[in-house]
Amino acid sequence: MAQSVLSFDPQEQPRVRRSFRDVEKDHFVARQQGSTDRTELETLVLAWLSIQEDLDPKDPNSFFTIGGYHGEPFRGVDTMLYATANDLLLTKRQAGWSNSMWWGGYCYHNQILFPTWHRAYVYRLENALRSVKGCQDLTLPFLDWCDSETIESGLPITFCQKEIALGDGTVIRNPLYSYVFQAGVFDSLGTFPDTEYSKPLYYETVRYPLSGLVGLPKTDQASTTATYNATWEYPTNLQPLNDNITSWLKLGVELHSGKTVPIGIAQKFRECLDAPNYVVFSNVSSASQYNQDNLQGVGTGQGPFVPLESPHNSMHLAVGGYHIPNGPLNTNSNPGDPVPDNANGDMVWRASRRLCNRDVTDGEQGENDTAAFDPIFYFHHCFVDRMFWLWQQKHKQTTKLVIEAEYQRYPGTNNFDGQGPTPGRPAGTWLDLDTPLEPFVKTDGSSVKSTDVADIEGSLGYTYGPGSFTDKHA
Ligand SMILES: N[C@@H](CC1=CC(=O)C(=O)C=C1)C(=O)O
Repeated sequence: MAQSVLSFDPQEQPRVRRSFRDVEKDHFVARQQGSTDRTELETLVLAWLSIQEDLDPKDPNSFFTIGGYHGEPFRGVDTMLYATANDLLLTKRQAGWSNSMWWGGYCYHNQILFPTWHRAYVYRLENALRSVKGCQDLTLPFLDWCDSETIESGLPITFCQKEIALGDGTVIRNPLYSYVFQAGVFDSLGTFPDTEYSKPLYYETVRYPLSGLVGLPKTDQASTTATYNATWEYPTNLQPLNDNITSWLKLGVELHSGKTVPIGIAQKFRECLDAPNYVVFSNVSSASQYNQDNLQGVGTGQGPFVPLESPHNSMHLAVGGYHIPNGPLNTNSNPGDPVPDNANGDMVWRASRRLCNRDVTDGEQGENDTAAFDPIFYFHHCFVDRMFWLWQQKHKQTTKLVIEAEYQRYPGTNNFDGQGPTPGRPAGTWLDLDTPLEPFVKTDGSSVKSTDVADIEGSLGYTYGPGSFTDKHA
């Protein structure tokens, strides 16, 4: 079992994780004023470049190592079948290797540990950035999906540039635009079509509308993908990406009265703050059950409740390559939609294979297996973590999370719910706030648990600055 040391760094005054746009604006203002001093944005970018390129992929702080905890490279669990004590009949590798009931990464989805595991994960990445020389005070900014600029125009510009010019005149590869794999990862999850999510050494991550499918070596998938991607020469790929993001964020339904009711991601993020308890707030499985149990019929005036995980999922899909078709629900005409009906269209637009009516291009963000290898993952999850903190503040659970007795055996509280058990955990394990959040351990070697990460200000030493749903960009 891998272990990753998470050092808790409580501060007298918690460090502030700021909105990415604010950090970016400070940078541009400094440049306009002719300053050549290193800005906060530059420190951040240099730290990212360092963990992506300077460190050996086996280094505990390397981006490859940390990115690999979420999904691929999958770890198997060996189940030994003995005939007698000394007679090994069979070693069966289960988790993530050949059985789709298991999950070979450490992350939790569709389960109550979704918010806390990802909190520890983002903190681990931030620790790594801070370990870079000269970067010990940095914080990871959050990508505020719900500020008005993002809703109207998409990503902050820094995520859209292949290169960045520093104040001292040097131009560097932008480590927030993509990651170039320092080692290959193999998708060993046997079920079709997932085996395609292998990535070779030097593969560079992509976002919508580009395709990331290169994993089937015996077909010409990589060359089909390359041919398709070539139709979106940089920077022509960026407008469709931002159009896709804003469409997902703003989606609305027009009523007969002419009024448009927002049902997009921005609205869902807002609504998740109303989830009545931690279990419902934390994940999709529990919320679905709760809504079924409590919304028998119309007119209750409440709910359905939205779990944080739900808009979080949609944002992954928006960046990773699912686009909203121009159906009746979409009042935006989604102008950037590519319709690449190329000879092997099936490789790229795989709606039927997803058993849903969305098209998909398979950028890394859309797929749990690979999402954490795109740097944008951590800025997105920093925002998700901020939403978690805002929910904790609203529901008075900032120092301690509560799972009421009646929800302790609810859907989402067993590791067989949702994506299945993580490596090394027996199937059917009940989850609670004391379940180890593997692979994270404290400096004394003990497991990190949800209870340890509940209080970000008191225990972890950070807090969140202004952004949507608080005093600014509300
Ligand atoms: N699998 C999720 C989307 C998604 C969630 C993630 O947490 C992730 O890492 C990547 C993708 C869905 O289909 O809705």
